[in-house]
Amino acid sequence: MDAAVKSGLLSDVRGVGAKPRNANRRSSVFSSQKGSCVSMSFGTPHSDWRLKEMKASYIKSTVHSVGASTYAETAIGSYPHAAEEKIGVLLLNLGGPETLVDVQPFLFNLFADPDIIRLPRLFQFLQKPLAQLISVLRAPKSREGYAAIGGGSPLLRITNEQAHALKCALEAKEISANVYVAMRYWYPFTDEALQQIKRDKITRLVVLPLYPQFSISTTGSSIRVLQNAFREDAYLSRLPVSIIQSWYQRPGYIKSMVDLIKKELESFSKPEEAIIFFSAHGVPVSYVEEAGDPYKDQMEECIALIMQELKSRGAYNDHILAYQSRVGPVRWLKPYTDEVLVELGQKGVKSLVAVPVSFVSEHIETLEEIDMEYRELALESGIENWARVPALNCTSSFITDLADAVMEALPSAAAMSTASSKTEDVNQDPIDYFIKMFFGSLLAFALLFLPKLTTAFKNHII
Ligand SMILES: C=CC1=C(C)c2cc3[nH]c(cc4nc(cc5[nH]c(cc1n2)c(C)c5CCC(=O)O)C(CCC(=O)O)=C4C)c(C)c3C=C
Ligand SMILES: [Fe+2]
Repeated sequence: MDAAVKSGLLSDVRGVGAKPRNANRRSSVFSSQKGSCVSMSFGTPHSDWRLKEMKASYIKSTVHSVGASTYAETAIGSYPHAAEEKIGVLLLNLGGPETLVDVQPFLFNLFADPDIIRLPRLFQFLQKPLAQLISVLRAPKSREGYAAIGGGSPLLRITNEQAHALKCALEAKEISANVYVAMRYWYPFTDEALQQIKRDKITRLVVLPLYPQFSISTTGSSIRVLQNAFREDAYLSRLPVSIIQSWYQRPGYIKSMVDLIKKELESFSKPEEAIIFFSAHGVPVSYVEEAGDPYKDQMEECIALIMQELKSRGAYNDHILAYQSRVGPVRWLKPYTDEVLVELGQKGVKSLVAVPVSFVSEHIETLEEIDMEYRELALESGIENWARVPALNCTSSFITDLADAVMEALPSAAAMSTASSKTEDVNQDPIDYFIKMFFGSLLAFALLFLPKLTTAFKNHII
């Protein structure tokens, strides 16, 4: 289970019990196994992935491309014969609070992640006290946002729908698979999905993060949790696994994005005049410049591919890429979405179509930040015609492409290595934990009220 929950102590800190309050909704992690696929059609059937041996160079370059995972050579030999193969697909996502009460503990889980707040090794004991403090301070602003979109995140519902659609798309290609959902910061956590994978006796697993581009803070973080869980478990450490680390360059994804953009452009009276405004979730500059996060490069390549496809379909619009949703007093990737919108308005731009590009479901940052805050800012700045491209959600061409990605990844599944070191302190001594929390909180509090941070709070950046 996620470390924040596994350590029973943390339930006090997080303000909720480790036991789900809304067991029915959260157990919908497995709803993708329920329901029928009869009325759905997802492209041409594919007879047998094992016979086809799809070792396309695409898989080779993406499955092992970003240095977050290590693998031993395949241990397939120790698994049942292909005829008894039970395929699983594990979707990784961020998770979101289902109610306003969940917001603070959800934020705690997020800020307690060493891939979200990256502290120097010497200060890592401050991680949880800092997370507690920042989550409490951030919660009111965050809660306002979730209240504005109906009182909770739509992420679990949409991810479950995508899981079901993916299962059906695979079925249409004659691949029978169970599709599981593992959220990073809220229920259902990774451990829940892994327990079910074990109960279902899955013999081959494809891990598919629902982030097109790789970032240390998203896919990287989820994979780290997976690696820790796999290392500790005899069954899982021998399970052949294939991780699709990024898939932003897949032609099916690019085409699906272009379909949506073209459709939205048609809503303008002069489509050719609209600026295509790509808004991606930002990351701190230090991720890219110091930690080598490939996120910015992949994002830029992704935008170039989308624009190329748009041109090939006769759309020659101007475009721009900006980054949104910065948190805290550090430097984030620039240009910032809000600043660019104001500049464009001042330059006389009248028509703009916003394209959320780092995430494939509607969520708080599309529904509240873009549709409410940025729309209002754009209109105030002089932009008269505003539209926003919807998230891909369950768009059938997109889901079909995810199914293709899964099929292509299946042959390269290999057992995960047990060699690398563990990064989360899961089994902690309670006294040691209390001392660290107490003194850590004091230190974190002192740090937080340094002038730089106070200014950030005053400016409502946090
Ligand atoms: C590619 C997508 C994302 C990246 C990169 C990312 C990095 C990142 N995020 C935060 C802080 C917050 N993120 C929050 C919500 C949130 N983040 C993403 C995606 C990425 N984050 C999504 C899809 C969501 C929304 C989930 C939902 O409930 O709908 C939040 C909470 C909301 C808020 O208060 O704004 C925070 C905080 C950091 C610090 C970071 C990189 C270091
Ligand atoms: Fe985020």
